[in-house]
Amino acid sequence: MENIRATKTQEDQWMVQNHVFRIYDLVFRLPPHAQSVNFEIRRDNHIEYLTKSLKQLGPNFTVLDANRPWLCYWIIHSIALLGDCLDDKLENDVVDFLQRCQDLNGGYGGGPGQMPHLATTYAAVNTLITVGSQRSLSSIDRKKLYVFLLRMKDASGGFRMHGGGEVDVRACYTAISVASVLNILDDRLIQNVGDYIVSCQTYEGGIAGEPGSEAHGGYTFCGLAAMVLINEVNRLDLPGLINWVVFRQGVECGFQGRTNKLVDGCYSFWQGGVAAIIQRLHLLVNEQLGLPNTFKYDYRTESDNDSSDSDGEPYSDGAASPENDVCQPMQEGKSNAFAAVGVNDNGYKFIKGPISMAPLFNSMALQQYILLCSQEEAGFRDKPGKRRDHYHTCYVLSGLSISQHSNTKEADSPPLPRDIMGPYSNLLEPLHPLYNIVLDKYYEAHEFFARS
Ligand SMILES: CC(C)=CCC/C(C)=C/CC/C(C)=C/COP(=O)(O)OP(=O)(O)O
Ligand SMILES: [Zn+2]
Repeated sequence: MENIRATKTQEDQWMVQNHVFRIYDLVFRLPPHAQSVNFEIRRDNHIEYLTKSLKQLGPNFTVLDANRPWLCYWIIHSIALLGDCLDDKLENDVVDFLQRCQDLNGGYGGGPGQMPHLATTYAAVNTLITVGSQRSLSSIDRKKLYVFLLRMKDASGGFRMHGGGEVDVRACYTAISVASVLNILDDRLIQNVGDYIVSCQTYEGGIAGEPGSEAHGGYTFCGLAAMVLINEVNRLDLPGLINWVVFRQGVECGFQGRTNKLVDGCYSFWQGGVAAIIQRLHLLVNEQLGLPNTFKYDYRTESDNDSSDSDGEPYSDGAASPENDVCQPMQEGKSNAFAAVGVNDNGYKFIKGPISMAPLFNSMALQQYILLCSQEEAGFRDKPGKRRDHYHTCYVLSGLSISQHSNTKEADSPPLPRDIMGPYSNLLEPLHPLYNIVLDKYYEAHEFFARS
């Protein structure tokens, strides 16, 4: 059995490598006039595939019985990244359907009448924010959701995925992300969750799902994003984490999820997201490395003519010591969980802060993997030889957005054409890397939930 598995894995690896070598030949070995590689994103095809899929499901979104809010999120977030939206009827159907998934005692289940679960709660909340209308945002019962989150809190500080379910880093992230974006995060929810996540960072530098398990990109994203949202990210070994994540980009140009495994398009987001978050943590990284906080990570080499900003500064750190920077080191002690004043705004402060570190991965190479190996005629896949699906379409597009925007200094400024693989019309909407929500939709929700 082991042998059969090993052989299958090798076959997969050869298939991807052959594909990549063919691309390499096409791109680098042929004279420029003979290069005919099409790096264009098949935007219209993707939108048609996604919209049709959503319509075909009907008003009950009947497929993947316990995962229906996920399906809504994967499809609707993908459409938003591609710069499109749903028609009014479909939007209303989605809001009505998720309303039926909302439990009477708070939280969302995988379908109407199913027990509430943190993962489907995260998917439902992110979907409703992406839909974004008044009707959609006000359909979330935040008071009951808060009570549900408290019910999921475990004595270890971590969270359970559902009543009687497993405690893991996914549960910590989904609980904290939802509470933060809905402006209901408080000290009770935060208490000791940082201890739990810290206990999951492994000797490799990445974060595992549970203490003692193997570091993995999915859980590393969850652990890191949650630590930023609760303002305790300085408790992680950041140089160790950087060391781990930079080695996860393979020769095929895509990311793998863990050591010695194959690359897969969905890690473009899970690992690319980790890299994007770390790009905003330079003050803490400096501190942990014993470097002065004036130390700058320049984006480009001095020989690069375009290396300066409009004010002539080579990607200088315009905010070396902002007063209440969410990425500032904590003053004393290990945990500031009981000083969580304004902790709800950490996601906002984070995205408004400058990006003062160069990308930690080769963003052009990742875009190549995505456009040439993951992209199908319509939809995206893990790797050549695999079939497209909505999960991969969502996370590959999220990773593509992250790589396209990884060289910009501020979340709201557009990237330069040279940072986009293929035509500039490939550009996707930017996203908030802590929540994986399209940025404009996040800003609208932030304003809405600050008021209500
Ligand atoms: C917000 C949320 C719910 C996040 C989930 C994060 C996530 C993707 C976790 C990954 C789980 C995992 C161990 C996959 C390994 O699968 P595998 O062994 O098939 O894949 P691999 O060979 O690539 O490791
Ligand atoms: Zn995958």
